Amino acid sequence: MEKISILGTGYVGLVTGSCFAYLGHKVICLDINKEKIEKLKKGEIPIYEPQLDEIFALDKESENIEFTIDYTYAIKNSDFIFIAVGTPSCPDGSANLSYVSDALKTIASCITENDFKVIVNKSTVPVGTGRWAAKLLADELLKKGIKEPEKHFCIVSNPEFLREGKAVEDFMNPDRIIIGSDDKDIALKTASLYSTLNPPMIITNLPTAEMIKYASNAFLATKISFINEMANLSEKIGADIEIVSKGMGLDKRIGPYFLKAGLGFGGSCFPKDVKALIHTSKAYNVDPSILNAVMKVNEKQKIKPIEILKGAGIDLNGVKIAIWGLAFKPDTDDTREAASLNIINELLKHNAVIFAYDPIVKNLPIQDKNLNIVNDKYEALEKCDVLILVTEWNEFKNIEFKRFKDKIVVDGRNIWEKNILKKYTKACFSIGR
Ligand SMILES: NC(=O)C1=CN([C@@H]2O[C@H](COP(=O)(O)OP(=O)(O)OC[C@H]3O[C@@H](n4cnc5c(N)ncnc54)[C@H](O)[C@@H]3O)[C@@H](O)[C@H]2O)C=CC1
Ligand SMILES: O=C(O)[C@H]1O[C@H](OP(=O)(O)OP(=O)(O)OC[C@H]2O[C@@H](n3ccc(=O)[nH]c3=O)[C@H](O)[C@@H]2O)[C@H](O)[C@@H](O)[C@@H]1O
Repeated sequence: MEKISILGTGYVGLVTGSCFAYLGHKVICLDINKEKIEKLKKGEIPIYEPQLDEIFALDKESENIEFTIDYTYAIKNSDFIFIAVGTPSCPDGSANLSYVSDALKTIASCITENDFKVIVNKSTVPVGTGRWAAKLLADELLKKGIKEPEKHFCIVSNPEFLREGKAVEDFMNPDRIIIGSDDKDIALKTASLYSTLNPPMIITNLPTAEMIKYASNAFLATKISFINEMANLSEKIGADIEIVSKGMGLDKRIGPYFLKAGLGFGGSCFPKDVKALIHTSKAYNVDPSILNAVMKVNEKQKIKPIEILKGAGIDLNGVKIAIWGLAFKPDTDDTREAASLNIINELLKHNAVIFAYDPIVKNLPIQDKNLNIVNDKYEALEKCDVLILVTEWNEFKNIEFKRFKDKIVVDGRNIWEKNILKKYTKACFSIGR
């Protein structure tokens, strides 16, 4: 069992740290956010992620996990240092590497002449970052007077593929583990951290590992924009996108996943990573025409309910609208790039009055006198004439349809049978059918 520290205790860092500790490794989770670490020390989990509480309780019992803000302590007491800090978008779409660079500089300040540390990057970073990181670290160590700095560390890329809401399940049952490094032995040693999971592995060089991550996310995003484009055509020509998706997905070469039409992709990763890949493509003079189209389709799709309501001749000025679901997808508290935000902003521009409900999300980054967040889905519904279903939380699936009487309902994720909606609503709309 190995000694590991994880820098950054967000969705990726905390899940990775907890799961490694569950696998028996000795883990130190570090964050620069004192409040987060204080909470974690007290046993409070700062994010909503199914199953994490169970793993976390077991880790506390086994004493395989500890939390700190002390870099020196974390680096001294670990052989593998995972970087899991954020890489948000810069205004030009490129990935902001300032948190990664800060982490690397602090690691360098803690490495001594007697050390050898494996530094594993789990954050999603542009192709070339691994080698850039090696240079940055070597320069920092040289500045400190450490000669032959490359003898004191090795950089590894180990991109993460977990989904929010299913993060623990994904970590424990990975489709694949990708390890990139310029040193094969170190790559194998890093791979062995996961050996009890017995996953398919690819050991490769740094840029290939980094590219696998971006290409995977961009391809999944492409599938979503593709199916949404097909949905927009289907509804015009009388086809049902749900059956179209099913029919396509039965072809093994296509596969059934990520063909769910709806209100596009949100979250902290697909939009940011597709934008970053567009930026990288341009930097290398490669025309990112597919990726540009993926983003363009997605931006329009997120506000599709507005287009639907306007198309039905509904004047949104002063209309009371219920929103069900604020998180970017079910089973998470994350609203980063959520379709709900685009829809609410657009509705507010039209002077609509909003009553929003989500099972977990109780705060939004938007404040407006016309935006009310309520604690009960039926309270939101009863106050309004129109309902927009934005996020397909399970609790919205089996509901009292009779309450839809006299309401106009837009099912943004096709969760309800169209015939049922027709029977119980004043008017109903869904996506691509
Ligand atoms: N959220 C997800 O589902 C996935 C995210 N990723 C990638 O993983 C990375 C992290 O994402 P999230 O966990 O969602 O981010 P997050 O924003 O939830 O957490 C990042 C954490 O890093 C901390 N931090 C910032 N600078 C630090 C430093 N110098 N030292 C130590 N801690 C520091 C922050 O305080 C924060 O707690 C990103 O690159 C993301 O693209 C990859 C796969 C899945
Ligand atoms: O790099 C990342 O951060 C992660 O990004 C996604 O995970 P996540 O953003 O948590 O969520 P997904 O389940 O992929 O959903 C993303 C968005 O696509 C939408 N989506 C997904 C699937 C689909 O068929 N249709 C669809 O509209 C969802 O509603 C959601 O808004 C990837 O699925 C993970 O493999 C990856 O690790």
